[in-house]
Amino acid sequence: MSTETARNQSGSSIPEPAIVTRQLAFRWPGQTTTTAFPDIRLAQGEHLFLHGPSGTGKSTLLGLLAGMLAPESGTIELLGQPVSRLKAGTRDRFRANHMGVIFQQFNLVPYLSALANVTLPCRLSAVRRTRTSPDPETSAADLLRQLAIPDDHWHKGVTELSVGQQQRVAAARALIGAPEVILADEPTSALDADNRDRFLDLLLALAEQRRSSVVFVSHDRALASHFHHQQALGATP
Ligand SMILES: Nc1ncnc2c1ncn2[C@@H]1O[C@H](COP(=O)(O)OP(=O)(O)OP(=O)(O)O)[C@@H](O)[C@H]1O
Repeated sequence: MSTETARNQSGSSIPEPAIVTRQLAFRWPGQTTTTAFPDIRLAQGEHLFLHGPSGTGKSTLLGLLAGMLAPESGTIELLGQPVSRLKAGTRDRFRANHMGVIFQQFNLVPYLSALANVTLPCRLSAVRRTRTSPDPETSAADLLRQLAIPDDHWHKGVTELSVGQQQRVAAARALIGAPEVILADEPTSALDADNRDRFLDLLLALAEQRRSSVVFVSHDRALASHFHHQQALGATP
């Protein structure tokens, strides 16, 4: 059944899947081998756990989904858009409007406060801004409160926050303005098991409230039970 034209029996349209990849392959400059990735199909509002040992291409696959890397072959559709075929500028705008990304090292802006880091996507995207209620500052404060960042930390520079707090600021930045797709690259690796589980449950609950789809990569298979779906990369069965 074509996803573009899919209709249920009552005739109402079925939402596009959030993510569909087909026969994706990528080769880094200087590498002799090409990595082939399993096909992904993820419905809106659902979450997928991608796992595999170090070096199997988890971060590379997220880079492809984020449109920061271009596949050697294969296609990526996000929300029905063939993002792997869009021009760079259009792809950047798509990412700003529809994606939240949590990097391994969080990539927060060091000279901005925690609050200003969280509202940043709304300064870069009118789509994200109009989805905040009533405004980006209030939404950011709500998220920081839900993610247990004490309010006397909101106006501090992010470098003054603990690693766990920086990770939650990065999550708030990804969630603000309810992007349809959230990509997370092993943001729990610095946490102990209790804090890791608490963070994951909170992230997924906040994403579900917003009907955001989440792709989360990690080498740690113990996290799989938190997710609707899981898929292995590399040699892992
Ligand atoms: N910037 C780069 N330039 C060249 N090769 C790269 C680059 N980044 C990654 N690679 C190579 O691509 C392969 C996959 O790396 P990637 O970081 O995607 O794996 P990973 O599964 O995320 O690993 P880890 O769990 O250690 O983070 C590795 O062989 C790596 O050396």
